[in-house]
Amino acid sequence: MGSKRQTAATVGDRGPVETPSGDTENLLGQDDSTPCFVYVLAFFSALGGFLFGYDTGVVSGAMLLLKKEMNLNALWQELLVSSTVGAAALSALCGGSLNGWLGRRICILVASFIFGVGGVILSIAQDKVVLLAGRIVVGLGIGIASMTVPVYIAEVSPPHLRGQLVTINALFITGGQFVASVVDGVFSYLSHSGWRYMLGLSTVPAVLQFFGFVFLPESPRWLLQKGRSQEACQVLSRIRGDQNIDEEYDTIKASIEEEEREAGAGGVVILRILSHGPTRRALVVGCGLQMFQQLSGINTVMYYSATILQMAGVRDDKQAIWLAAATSATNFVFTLVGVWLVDRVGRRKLTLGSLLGTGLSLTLLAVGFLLSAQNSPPVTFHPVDPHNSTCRLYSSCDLCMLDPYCGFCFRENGTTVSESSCVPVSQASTDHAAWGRCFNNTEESDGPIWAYNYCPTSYSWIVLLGLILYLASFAPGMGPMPWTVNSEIYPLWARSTGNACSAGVNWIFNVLVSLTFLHVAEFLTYYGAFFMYTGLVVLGLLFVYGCLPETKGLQLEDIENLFTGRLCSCGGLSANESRYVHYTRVKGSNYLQSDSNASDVQ
Ligand SMILES: O[C@H]1[C@H](O)[C@@H](O)[C@H](O)[C@@H](O)[C@H]1O
Repeated sequence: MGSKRQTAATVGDRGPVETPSGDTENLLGQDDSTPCFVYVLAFFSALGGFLFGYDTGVVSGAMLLLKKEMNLNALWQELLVSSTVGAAALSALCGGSLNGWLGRRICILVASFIFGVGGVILSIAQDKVVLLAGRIVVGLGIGIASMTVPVYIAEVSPPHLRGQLVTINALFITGGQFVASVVDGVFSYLSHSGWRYMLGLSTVPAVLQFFGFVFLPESPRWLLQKGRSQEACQVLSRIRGDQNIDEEYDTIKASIEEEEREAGAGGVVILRILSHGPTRRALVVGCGLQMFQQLSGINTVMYYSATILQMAGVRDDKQAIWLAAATSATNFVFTLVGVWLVDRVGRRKLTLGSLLGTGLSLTLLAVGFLLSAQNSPPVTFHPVDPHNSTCRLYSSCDLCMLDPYCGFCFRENGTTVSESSCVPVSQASTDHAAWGRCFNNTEESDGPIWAYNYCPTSYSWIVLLGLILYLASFAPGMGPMPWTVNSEIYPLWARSTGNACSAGVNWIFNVLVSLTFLHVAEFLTYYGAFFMYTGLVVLGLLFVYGCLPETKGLQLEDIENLFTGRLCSCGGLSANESRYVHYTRVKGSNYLQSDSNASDVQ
């Protein structure tokens, strides 16, 4: 690919420019009012994000009931949780070719159909094998939705609203997780069939999305790429209302023609991406962002929030479930802040600020765990262990807690811990000890207390504060931005494959981090684990600082030009600097440099 367009926006492009006040406005004074139809499209697509959030979030509550009813051992519990994420990784990776072949609309229809089928299988499952099949089916839907929806929304949105609309998908993900936690709370009182409702309820948004998309149009950019110009033109006029679509249509068409001319239409897309500098760099940025999103530990915080809250003094299971709902509510509310900020401050600043806050709050979490460990109550009572387990070897609660086979049994008088022992956990349930005083957990106020996975501590408020600050910093930036940025940075021919790869990376690191958390904590202790995440966030900060360019307000067709320089030089080029270098497209010729006040030559 020789002569690449150097433009940030071609003159005549109806994309917005930044005014001195920082607001975006249209270059040629085109009416900015956005037709409602774009919002309808964004809403129905983002239901895919909702299902992604709901299905990944609901399982923790369902598991509490399932493990009792189906007598699930630890392996089966892990299988039921991680099979979904594993299947999502696989289908996200395959979703690229599916997207290029069938189009965004059909892929969303397929994903919602799969979600629906998965929901039905889960709600009627009679044994654990069927449950596992249902969870895998749901995972396949999540993977396709997670890579298609952001692309579709980005392709139908006008540039000045694109960030906000794609970020709405991330808002729906956290919204899905929040609704799931409330549903978990409500149905946890129905100890027999509660899990059927929890897992089956996802069918409702799936059906809604399916029927919505039967009537909604395909992405005009994909249609044009497939040579279906007339349909593309019709869809574009439909989604832009009374605005003039000529310039946008021409820009997309010219960009596709140029790409095809230069790249030759053939070849395996991933190889073409890797052999072409700008797309290779975009792919590294996209995958790096997704990797660092997961490495900053969001899902350990989400999955283990109940444990963290128990450490903070919440003993009752039901109360812990409801407080975990408050955690996902915080994640959701602060993602709203992200939606509000993304087109105001831009992707780069938002991501950098978010990572900085995430790093600081992870440090606070680590310090909270460190202080709790240093002041961990000692083991003072040594009952005779009939099986000579390893638990009798530990001298403090902190050490006892890190062994998954042991728990801490103690009495409490105000803030004083007494008669404390480290004893094996029951194999049937982590709710009580295998034998001894904490075998019958009667929850009497003056009876012994059974602590599995946490220690009584007076520093728990630091941990709690760290948790809240973590979510408040992560949710507006590092949560949604990797999805938003990935939907924008690839040229059309590489967009579905680029998003498939980066979504795959997200899911693979999701499995990796959440499956290893307890082992990492066992080796490094809890505070060691959180210090490790802090270190990874610092690496992420350096990566984003050096490599993530600003894409705010640019036409999708112009974003590739931000990656023409060396990899980690893009951070230095802000949208403002690049935006004012405009190139004029003259029919059939190359691009001539112009200034932003030039008139439309075409
Ligand atoms: O952007 C989302 C969001 O932040 C979720 O809360 C998290 O569970 C997902 O892994 C992530 O991809």
